[in-house]
Amino acid sequence: MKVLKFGGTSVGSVDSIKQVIGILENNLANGEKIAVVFSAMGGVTNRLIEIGKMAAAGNGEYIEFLKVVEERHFVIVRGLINVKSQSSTFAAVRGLFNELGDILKGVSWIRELSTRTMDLIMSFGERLSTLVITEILKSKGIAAEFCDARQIIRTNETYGMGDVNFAVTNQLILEYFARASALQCVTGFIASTSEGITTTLGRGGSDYTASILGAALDADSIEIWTDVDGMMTADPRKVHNAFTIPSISYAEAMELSHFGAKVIYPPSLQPAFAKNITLKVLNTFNVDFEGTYVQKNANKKDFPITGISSIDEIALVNIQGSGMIGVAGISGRLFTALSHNDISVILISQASSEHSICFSIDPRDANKASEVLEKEFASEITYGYIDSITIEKNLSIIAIVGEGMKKSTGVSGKLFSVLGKNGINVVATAQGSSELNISVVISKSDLSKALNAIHGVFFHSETRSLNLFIVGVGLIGSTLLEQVRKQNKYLREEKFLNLNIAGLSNTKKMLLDPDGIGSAHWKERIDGEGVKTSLPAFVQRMIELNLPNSVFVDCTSDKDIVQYYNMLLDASISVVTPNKVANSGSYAEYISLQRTALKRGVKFLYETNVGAGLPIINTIQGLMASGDKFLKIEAILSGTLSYIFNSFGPGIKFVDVVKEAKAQGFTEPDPRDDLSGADVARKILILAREVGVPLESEDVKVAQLLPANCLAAPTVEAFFNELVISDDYFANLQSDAEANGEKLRYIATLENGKAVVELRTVNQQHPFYTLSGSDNIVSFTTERYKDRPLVIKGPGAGAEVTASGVFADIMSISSYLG
Ligand SMILES: NC(=O)C1=CN([C@@H]2O[C@H](COP(=O)(O)OP(=O)(O)OC[C@H]3O[C@@H](n4cnc5c(N)ncnc54)[C@H](OP(=O)(O)O)[C@@H]3O)[C@@H](O)[C@H]2O)C=CC1
Ligand SMILES: N[C@@H](CC=O)C(=O)O
Ligand code: NA
Repeated sequence: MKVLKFGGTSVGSVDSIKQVIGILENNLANGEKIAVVFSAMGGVTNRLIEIGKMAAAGNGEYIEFLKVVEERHFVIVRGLINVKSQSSTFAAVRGLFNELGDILKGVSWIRELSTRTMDLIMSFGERLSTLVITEILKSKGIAAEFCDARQIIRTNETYGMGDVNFAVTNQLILEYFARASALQCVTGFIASTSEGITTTLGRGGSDYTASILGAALDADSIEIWTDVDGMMTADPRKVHNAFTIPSISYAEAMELSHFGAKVIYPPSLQPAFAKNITLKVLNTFNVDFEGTYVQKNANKKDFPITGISSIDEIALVNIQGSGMIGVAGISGRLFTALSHNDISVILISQASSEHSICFSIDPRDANKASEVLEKEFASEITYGYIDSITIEKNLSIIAIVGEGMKKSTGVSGKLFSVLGKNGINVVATAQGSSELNISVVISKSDLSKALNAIHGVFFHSETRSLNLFIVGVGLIGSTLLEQVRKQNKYLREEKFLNLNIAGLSNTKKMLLDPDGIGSAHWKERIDGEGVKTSLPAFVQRMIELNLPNSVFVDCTSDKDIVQYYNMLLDASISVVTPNKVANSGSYAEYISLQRTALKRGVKFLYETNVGAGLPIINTIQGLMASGDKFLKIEAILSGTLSYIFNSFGPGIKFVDVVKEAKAQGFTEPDPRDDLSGADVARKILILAREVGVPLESEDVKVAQLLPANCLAAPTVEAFFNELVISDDYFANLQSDAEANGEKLRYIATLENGKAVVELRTVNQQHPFYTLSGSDNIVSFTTERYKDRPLVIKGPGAGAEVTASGVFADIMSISSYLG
């Protein structure tokens, strides 16, 4: 025996009822013995309540509203019963509406609507839907029978939420079903008193009907057919990656629904739970989908938690004072006072100091709660034993739920860590000793971000998103986007990571799209949909979007952009950049960025500031963190100059080599920055700071490589002209070196706290002699690498290696976020 229940959406339209009939036919074809419970058509119950209230208020318009409800039922009859057999069903439906019309007329005359009458009015919803569907089934040749649950479910006189008398009800059900042979179509939600007065069963009423029936009849299972794919790991409207929970325990389902998951209302399923009946939550519109099994003991899960739910809007009441410490009975009085005033408490937290108790309630009860408590504790407040009762609003609760967290360590650590890394402040927290649920109260504005971030870390094999906001889509930015495009499939499939390009900007246009711009057609999208660039607007929008796991990627060489880094880090957004401006500005600014990132638990990564993708900064940071001391750094840090000195020679014009370096993507957007030594000076300055030497840019001694005329060139074009004029100068430098069997190298040195950048010649014995292309080389002499220095060497400029260094920084943030 199996009991099926179909909710309002399942019986709400011609198409959905066709689905329902298909499901019933399948069951019957398989020889299943079934009973089926129906809710009212979607929206009808609320409409009937509204109509009842209108009638009670003397608003004659209720008649029109009632006609609309009637027509909805007629549409179903017309759509699903052939014309010849329609008339008797029409007559029956009309009969019910006439009866309802009379009741409403009475209500409008006496202008009074008791809960008892409201129950009667509401009962028409289920009576109509069930009647119509029974007739449809009969017209299809199925032996079906309308069963008015008022005959078989007995409650007391608590209207609106009848208390079921199970002894009588079970007896009535057994007797009724013993007599029945056809398929019973049972009205959900309604019942009657022993006097035969109509009552209803309250929230989740039709599920309750199914559960009462299933329990009385010892059903093997109960199927709750709804319009979603079972119970999900989180609300799919808030978390895109939410997925169906295949198996959940009663207790878990209970916890999830307490915190807002609305697919089923487990208290109404209690009779079935008590008899250990398996429940399935299935989707009428996705019949083949497995749905969710709700059982006493759920199957073992792949994840440490089962689901996440939330209540969007709560108020937090805090009551504190020294008089509460060690005084028995305060919390007893507190919660008694609340319960006497029908204020239900969602979450309670008390610190072991007993100095304060905080609890959350529906914000609509906030004023009442404050009045009630001020009255209850009036004398304690007067004598100063209780200092204050405060109420904070605009808060939400998130609960992570799962039997899997019992006795398993690290779950709360993971929860608080992901909230912290995303800059989400936890206002209050509670964990029941059942270890089934950990709840946190957070600001409402962080709700979506928090849900997504939490879902991402706990349901790891589901794809997590890192939201990238990239400013600068020139050489490096566009190469990065191309690398992301090529790597996307691998990252999704192997690392379950989605790099979501949520924002892009160049100097002309910007585009922000939290759903993703995509790394394939970003050019078309920014051109087509982008708006005029405004860096402050870009940053503000990013902060407003408040997406979890956000990373700002600055691929410009802009000076103004760096003023936003601090603000972004402070908003818990990580920053990745190849742009050297921030780290080579004032030392105070450099330190401030490091501190803000540390304080907020986010990352500020800039490996490509020195040596492009070569692991120079990471190596230093590793050595520094592990306690090594730097004695000397000697390095070639300009890919451009390296390339120039490796390629220039007899028969080649110096200016052409410089142009080639630019064409190869080695130079700065303005190549004068490379040839003037400014770029190398910035890099050795950054390295000095990384090894703990607090230099300012003016402390770096730069010996000029360029003759004065080149240095004075006001534009890039003029600069190239001056290089042509100075060709002999460069040719002589080169030939003089070669004559001595040496090579030109532009070398940066840091020793004894002093940084120097100069053009030198090195002979064959020197480790810097054998370089090619855009190679950089860095030699670190430290206390641990004293006899032989630690050397890092390789291409230190170019679009691919730089973009890949930026990419690696982004990936390390992804691992950090977990
Ligand atoms: N080339 C290399 O080997 C290495 C480069 N780097 C660094 O990488 C960074 C980028 O270099 P590269 O890609 O060559 O530079 P490009 O000049 O090619 O690109 C810069 C991009 O930034 C955009 N941009 C500049 N200012 C702003 C602003 N205020 N708002 C919005 N967008 C802006 C530009 O827009 P538009 O297209 O409209 O001009 C362009 O898209 C530089 O900081 C450089 O030092 C670091 C290591 C190695
Ligand atoms: N222009 C730079 C690029 C890397 O920072 C260089 O030539 O090294
Ligand atoms: Na690097």
